[in-house]
This record gives sequence, structure tokens and C-alpha cells, in this order.
Amino acid sequence: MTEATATARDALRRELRERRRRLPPATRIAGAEALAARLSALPFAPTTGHVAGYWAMDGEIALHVWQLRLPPEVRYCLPVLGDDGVLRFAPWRPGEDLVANRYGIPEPASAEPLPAAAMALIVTPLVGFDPAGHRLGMGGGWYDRTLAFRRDRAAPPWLVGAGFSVQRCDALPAEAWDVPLDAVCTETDTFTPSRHAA
Ligand SMILES: Nc1nc2c(c(=O)[nH]1)N(C=O)[C@@H](CNc1ccc(C(=O)N[C@@H](CCC(=O)O)C(=O)O)cc1)CN2
Ligand SMILES: Nc1ncnc2c1ncn2[C@@H]1O[C@H](COP(=O)(O)OP(=O)(O)OP(=O)(O)O)[C@@H](O)[C@H]1O
Repeated sequence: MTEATATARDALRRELRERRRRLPPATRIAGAEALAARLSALPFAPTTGHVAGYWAMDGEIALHVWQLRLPPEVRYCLPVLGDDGVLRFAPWRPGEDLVANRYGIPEPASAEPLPAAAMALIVTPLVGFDPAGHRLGMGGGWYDRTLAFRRDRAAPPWLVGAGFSVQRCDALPAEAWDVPLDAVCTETDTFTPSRHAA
């Protein structure tokens, strides 16, 4: 990546995070409901197995409504930072113990974390997205490293970005390491970019 691209990405990240934080509470509450309905309606929404979500922070769209409405055979998991730079995902139910990681984000305290490949579907947080399924994250490369194996392998796990519609960009500059998402859901839209298009 050139220095100019990195600077542009950082500026875009700042602007999008600011936009995300500015959304009023009513938009957040209704947004979490609408997002849950969209995630549940995905054609590949699992009826069994593990799914990964995240603990919303910094104005991210929340997943608690989706979590509570998952089919009974589906286990919800939260990301856990690995010393090796990749994320693993630990089952978590409301009320179970959590500990703050180095960014202050809660992680399950006792459940054994599973590798990304063990998930049927992974919902990723994002700072920005485009309709082609490119994702701009917090800049740590955590999801890119964790999901790199999906670049040359078919789903599962299905990769679904979640965000507010104000996080949409026309076209994000794609990086060599970006792993395209299979879908992006917002409170107003579901994008399912086709990889077969020219
Ligand atoms: N809710 C949520 N969980 C997540 C992510 C995320 O984006 N959202 N991650 C997605 O990768 C991973 C953690 N990656 C992160 C990368 C940077 C920062 C961050 O807050 N950076 C601050 C300052 C860093 C610090 O406090 O040391 C910043 O940039 O302002 C947070 C999480 C795993 N869990
Ligand atoms: N597959 C990979 N292997 C090694 N390093 C990687 C890989 N993917 C990304 N990285 C590194 O991670 C750094 C951050 O990438 P990027 O800015 O795209 O993160 P992001 O997607 O915004 O963050 P996150 O996934 O944590 O939300 C890059 O500079 C790159 O060097």
C-alpha cells in the first residue's frame, strides 16, 4: 500500500467513525431491530452450529437483538484476540463472565475459543463498506488475518458485514489482503455482491 493510500484510508476511517458515533439513540434502537431481521432473512442463515458476532463499541450497530432471536440450536460466539494475531470465537450467553481485552472490549472469560473455520457464519463489525463487499475496519487487520483462508476457499463460514447505512461508501480502494464479504446488512439494505460478475 502506498503512503498516500494509507493516509486516505486513515482520513476516511476518522470521518466514518465520527459519522457512526453521531447517530441518535432512536436510530440505534430501531437499527438493531431492523438489522436482526435482515441477518435472520439471509438465504444462508444457519439453523445449527456456531455463529460469530461482536460486542458493539464506538457507535457500532448492535447485535443483541439478532443474538436473542437466533434459532435454539445456534450458539452465539464473541471474538477473542489471539497472541498470534488472529481472532478466535468463544460461545457466550447473556449473564456469563466477560473480561476486557487490550482495547477494553469484553471477551468471554471461561469458554474455550474456537477457530474461525469452525463458525457457520461470521458477522464482522466495520467502519465502512461498499456494495461490492469491501470492508474498512479499525485498522488492526484482525479480521483480514483471521479470514484470509476464505480468499481461496468457499463458504462456510459465510462472511457478513454489519453497519449503519451512513457507513456506505461508493467504492473502497481494495487492498491485496482484503477478504471480500459474502453480504453486508444495514438497517435499510442487504447487499449480496456476486463474485461471478465481470
Ligand atoms: N466490537 C468490535 N470488536 C472487535 C473489533 C471491532 O472492530 N469491533 N475488531 C476489529 O478488528 C477486533 C479488535 N480490533 C480493534 C482494533 C483497534 C481498536 C481501537 O479502538 N483502536 C483505538 C485505539 C487503540 C487502543 O486503545 O489501543 C483507535 O483507533 O482509536 C479496537 C479494536 C476484534 N473485536
Ligand atoms: N492476511 C494478512 N496477513 C498478514 N498481515 C495482514 C493480513 N491482512 C492484513 N494484514 C495487515 O494488517 C494491517 C491492517 O489492515 P487494514 O487496514 O485493512 O485493517 P482493517 O481491515 O481496517 O482492520 P480490522 O480487520 O482489524 O477491523 C495491514 O497493514 C496489513 O499489513
